[in-house]
Amino acid sequence: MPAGSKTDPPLAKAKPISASVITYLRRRKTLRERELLQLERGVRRCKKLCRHQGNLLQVKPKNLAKTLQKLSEEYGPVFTVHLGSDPVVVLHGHDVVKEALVDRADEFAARGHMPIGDRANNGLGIVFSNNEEWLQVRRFALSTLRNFGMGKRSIEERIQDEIEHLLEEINKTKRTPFDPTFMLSCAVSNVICCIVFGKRYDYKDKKFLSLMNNMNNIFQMMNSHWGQLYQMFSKVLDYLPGPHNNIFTEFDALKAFVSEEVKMHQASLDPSSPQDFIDCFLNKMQEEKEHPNSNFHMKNLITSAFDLFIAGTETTSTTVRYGLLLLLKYPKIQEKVQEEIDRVVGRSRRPCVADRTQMPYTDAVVHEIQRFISLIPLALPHTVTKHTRFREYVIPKGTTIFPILSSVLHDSKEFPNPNEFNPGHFLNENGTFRKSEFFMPFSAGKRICPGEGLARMEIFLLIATILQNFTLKPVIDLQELDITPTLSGTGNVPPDYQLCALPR
Ligand code: HEM
Repeated sequence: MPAGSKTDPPLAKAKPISASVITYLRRRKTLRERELLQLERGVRRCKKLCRHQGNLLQVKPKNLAKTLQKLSEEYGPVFTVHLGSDPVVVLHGHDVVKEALVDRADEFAARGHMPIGDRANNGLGIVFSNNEEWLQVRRFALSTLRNFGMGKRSIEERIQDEIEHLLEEINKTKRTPFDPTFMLSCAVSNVICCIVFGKRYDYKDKKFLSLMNNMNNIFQMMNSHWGQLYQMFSKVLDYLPGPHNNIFTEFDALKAFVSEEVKMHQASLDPSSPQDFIDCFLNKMQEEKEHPNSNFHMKNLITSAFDLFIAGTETTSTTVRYGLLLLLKYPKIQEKVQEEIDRVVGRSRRPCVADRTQMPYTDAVVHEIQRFISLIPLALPHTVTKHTRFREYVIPKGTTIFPILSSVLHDSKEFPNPNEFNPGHFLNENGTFRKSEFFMPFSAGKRICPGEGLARMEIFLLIATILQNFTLKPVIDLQELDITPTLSGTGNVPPDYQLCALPR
């Protein structure tokens, strides 16, 4: 039995795509009339392709996760929505997400259809690949990341050194308001750059700043209305002009940079002493050069390095940027973290990972930031590679599956008042740290984020060291400080803000 029949919410309520999308775009005046007419023509073609008109009106692009939550209240923890022409099976709540991703990890490990990622990566790399290609390159990336110190003391020292540079930059603001976006991106990116490219870049390096800008734009665009329309109607939009194409220009700029780095590495490689991820991959290519079907080839090197560069920068830096905004909004919480830092670490040395176990309040705050912001609310799409019975349904092979991470992170059974920012969600009554198996911002199972260890180390050290050295103050009235995401699609984008950093 196909999942469609039993799990579909009623499609009859949805208005035709053409009317709704075109009226919406016309009202927002984002396209010229000529482009709109082209789009109308394209949508007419798409309607022929689509089996259904889709649940576009029920699924509001402004907050996809919230809309899916409403649908789950009506249709239960497993249901189907049609985003554009594709049916998507939604898994909502801890129990079904865990059952699929962890208990049945092998069956639910494959990456589902994601038009932006599929077009950018062409099935290569780590994030959007599948089968043996994915398994081999992911394993290789994980072991190389470990060899270069992820989860070990050496990477901790690298992060601490990088934070020194960040503190210098913050000091230069001399108590005046600043937007922390690029500083944080540079600091976080430099850590993954050391692992992948073997070097760090100056915060004033124009090329580096422009790459940070490319990444920031990608995250914004992916979660914009255009990005989401592209996810639903790529078959049509691929043939049309419009802002959705800009995202691929940004990707191209990043790929060109990575290709350039790879060329330089090829020229200077000493196989007996690989310095970074690229060197190790080049060695592996050499090792497998006699295998005609090897997955270790130039295009896969560029795409994997590109995946690590993007995934290792934007996610962690956005988390810290959102975290600082929350600490501005809740000055009492900021104060309590500072008290704990002063008590456990003091001011004469830098915080280190070993301090974490002695700092349950700070640890709880860091967890609560990740829980509250739910940075990647829908995870990335998964799929099943054969017809799969799941609870009382059969999910047909190839169906896109969204395991809704935000439904786990905001589950009121585990976190009372889940929409409240409250570090108490991760504290026992006696003030010790409370672990929760609902803490899944990095997803779970076979596709779990391979950068989890690195990201958690970075977030803790960045927040603890910044607060050890500065008190953060908002530049507008606390009441007006908005903490709701400006865009919420596959990622939650925090609002732009400025802050003042007062040296302590
Ligand atoms: C706060 C920071 C981060 C968050 C919240 C995060 C979250 C995620 C999530 C939700 C996924 C999708 C998992 C799934 O498909 O079910 C993912 C995948 C991935 N992440 Fe992260 N991530 C973070 C940092 C990093 C870092 C620092 C790196 C690089 C070292 C990284 C590299 C990757 C890669 C390569 C994948 C694809 C894994 C695969 O498909 O097998 N991430 N991440």
